[in-house]
Amino acid sequence: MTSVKMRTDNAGNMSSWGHLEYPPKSYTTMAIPTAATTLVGTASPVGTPPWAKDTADSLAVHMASAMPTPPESPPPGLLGVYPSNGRHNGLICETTPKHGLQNILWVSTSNPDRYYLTRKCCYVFHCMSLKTNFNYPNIPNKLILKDERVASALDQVVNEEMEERGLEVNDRKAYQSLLAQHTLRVNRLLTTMKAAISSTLIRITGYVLFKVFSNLLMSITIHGGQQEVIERAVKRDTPVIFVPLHRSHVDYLFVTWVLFNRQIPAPIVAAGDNLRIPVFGWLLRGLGGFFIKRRLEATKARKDILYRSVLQTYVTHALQAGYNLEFFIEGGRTRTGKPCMPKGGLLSVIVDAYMNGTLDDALIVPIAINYDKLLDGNFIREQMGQSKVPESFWGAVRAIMKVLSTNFGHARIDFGQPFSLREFVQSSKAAPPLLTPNQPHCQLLLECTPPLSPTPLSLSSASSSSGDGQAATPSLAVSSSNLLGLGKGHHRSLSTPAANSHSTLRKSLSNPSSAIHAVNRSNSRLHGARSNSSLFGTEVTEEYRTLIKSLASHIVYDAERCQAIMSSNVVAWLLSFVYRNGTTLSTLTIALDTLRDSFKTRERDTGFSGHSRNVIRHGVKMLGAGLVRIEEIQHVHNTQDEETDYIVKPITILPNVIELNYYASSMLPLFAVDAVVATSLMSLLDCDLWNYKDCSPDLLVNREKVIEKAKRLSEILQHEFLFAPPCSSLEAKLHESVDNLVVMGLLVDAGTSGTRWSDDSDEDDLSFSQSYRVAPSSSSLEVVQSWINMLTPMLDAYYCCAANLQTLVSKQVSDKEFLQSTQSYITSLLEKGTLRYAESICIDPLRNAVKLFEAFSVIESYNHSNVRLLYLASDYDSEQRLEPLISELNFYRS
Ligand SMILES: O=P(O)(O)OC[C@H](O)CO
Repeated sequence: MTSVKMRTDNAGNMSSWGHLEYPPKSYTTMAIPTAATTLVGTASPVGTPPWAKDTADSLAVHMASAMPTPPESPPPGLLGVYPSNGRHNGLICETTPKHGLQNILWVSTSNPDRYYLTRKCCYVFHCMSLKTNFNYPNIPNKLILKDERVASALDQVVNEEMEERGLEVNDRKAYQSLLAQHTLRVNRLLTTMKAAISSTLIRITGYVLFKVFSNLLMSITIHGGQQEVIERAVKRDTPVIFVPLHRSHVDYLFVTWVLFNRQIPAPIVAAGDNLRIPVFGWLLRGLGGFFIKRRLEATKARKDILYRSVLQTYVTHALQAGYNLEFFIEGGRTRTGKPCMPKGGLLSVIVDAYMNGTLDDALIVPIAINYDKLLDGNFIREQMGQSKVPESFWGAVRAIMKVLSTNFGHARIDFGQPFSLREFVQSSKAAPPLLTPNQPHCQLLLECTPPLSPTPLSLSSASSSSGDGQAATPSLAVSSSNLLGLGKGHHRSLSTPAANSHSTLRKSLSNPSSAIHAVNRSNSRLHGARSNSSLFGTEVTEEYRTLIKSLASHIVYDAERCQAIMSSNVVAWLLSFVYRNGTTLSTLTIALDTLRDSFKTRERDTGFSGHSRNVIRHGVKMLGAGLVRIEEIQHVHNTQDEETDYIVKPITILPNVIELNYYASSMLPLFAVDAVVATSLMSLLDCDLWNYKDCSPDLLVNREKVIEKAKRLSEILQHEFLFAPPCSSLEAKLHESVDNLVVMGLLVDAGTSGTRWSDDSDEDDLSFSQSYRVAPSSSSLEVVQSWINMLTPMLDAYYCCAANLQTLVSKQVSDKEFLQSTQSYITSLLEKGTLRYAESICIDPLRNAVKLFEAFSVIESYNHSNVRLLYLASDYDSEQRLEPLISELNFYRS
């Protein structure tokens, strides 16, 4: 018996995303809490998915994604991802992409059939067999204290204090006494900062993690080829800088653990000092963690130059001593599910070390880690505007106890292509800047090293280069003997003058002063005088700032492109932006089939495989009953088979919808450019295209107008997305997206139209621009509508924030108060049904809107007693003057 019919459009066609129902009818049925206080807490579970007990399905997904996958022929469009001209620094060879995925939890048991003990205690045997006893040298405090950078910072701090206290400049006694005090502080800073890696602890933790992760996770998947590339990279005499995107505290363990499994020395890992809690802090330190202040910005009235010099000196000495480094470029974990805008702090330490010759080069490896389900819980509290609960020993213990019996599905780690810092900097210097008006992030675009494709190897073409010397630029030519024959040990033995200085330093660790002088002498030979573009010096040039920004954006952009999409991401995305009112499992299955094609075209890997129906079921299970409601329906005739079908509905009330939005948002960067173009197009048309579905309305649109509006929208959303890497043009990407709308059939060529621009000159300037007729079909509208829906909560938040600026007219309020009042305003609009998406209330986009208004010079701010006060700039300090901004933001919502 059939109780649910497949939905089709009027023409009986299946939609592009499966079967869609447009326009969405019942957004207003969301239950909106009446007061902010009721918004926090989790809605009670509404029932366990009927298939939750059905482990076979989960297992199917598990088996499919955990099994090492045989090499597949690359999807169309992927050929040439790794160009065959050898531009991979020789790290990738023909066989690299062919390795397939591996589940790290599956370890080799040498005699699986014969020895019970070997099978039963496979993790013990595996961990015992791994080589972990690398040399992790201590970086002595004395060495850091004698560094000229720290010495000069000490001198500056002491002199400033003497001046503040009104002491005589030549009062040697006072100078010495203050110097002793600050030297003590440097020692204290180092004691709390430095890592203390222990091989034994790494081995024991490696084993414990096998036991814990194999209980919590169904698989931890990584591409064999990526591991091979990393193995090659670390064999070079160049520090490797691992830069993962930050989703979870578990990220701290993942990279070191993966490296442990490949017998690669642990890197030192920058951790926020909020993690320096009893026991866990000690453990982290033993695994390579070194603790840094969360903010390297101003402390008290001035910058803490002493702290900065100590941090920079420690990091550079550690790199010289042979350590690799890992740090999280976003600072904290993402609260939205999309990557955060990068912070330049630690990256500038590395670039600075390169600029002043302390570091000859470094290989930067962007990394993306993704989870079916976060082990850390969710960020609902913080997104609702409440402050973060600080980390504590008991908090950590409670969190661990809580997760121990939960199934967190699959985790996936992807290493992007390593690239050379030196090549990046050199090509940045060499290239003329590409200036694009309104380009977000990069007013000055830098031509970067070409081979930075971060496409995961599991998706890459088998036609990749052998990397044996056909490099495009001389600096990229690396012989295979260099790759495999050198650097067998952990320590680096570079051959350049700077490299020699590194070896000298390493050899002289026991004699710090001679070592540092040797380095300084060598550096002068290499680079002449020290560059004055030091982060810690007084002169930080605009060019330097742009370089850091460009490099940071590149890393985040590349890492994001590496990130595999998990089943929970697709289910949350489909339920949030396509089937907000719920749909059947079979419809979701068809929609996922189509989405998977789209992932292939966009060269994006997935953290799942197998039949789409099983993937959806697994994703729903991972999201859990708090986010997705399941209702069983009778039967649906699916050709000859009778199958039980289900209605799958997202829970769109606060606060649950915030967590759903987190999982959906992982997919936002993938469609961000298309979403911006689609939103701009629809705003320009200013009519409901659904009314013209499958007709030929007389609607014309001008390409340049769409591009212009899309550029402006990209600028508005500059704190939300990295639309294009710094070395490429956003405008080109926007044009590409318009072309796609033409291919999709939504836009039909209507010839060119000329516009005559008259100016003061005698000659008129006639410019031609492509025009299009809009031809909406249900399939194209469905796709475009889902992209527009993606941006709606964000644009609503920006609009509300702009509207709430009126409360600032002629007064100043703290940023916290302003954000709270904006959230209350959003709550009132949600209650009235004026806003469709409850997740518009999230604090992150509101903060970004405030940043944007500051960048647009609409608001200004200053700090008073540790409180940031916001006020309107004089040009905007009235309701009337704010009107254009509010209308502009409203334009994109209509
Ligand atoms: O996401 P946060 O702000 O808790 O910070 C996570 C960092 O790894 C702490 O060092």
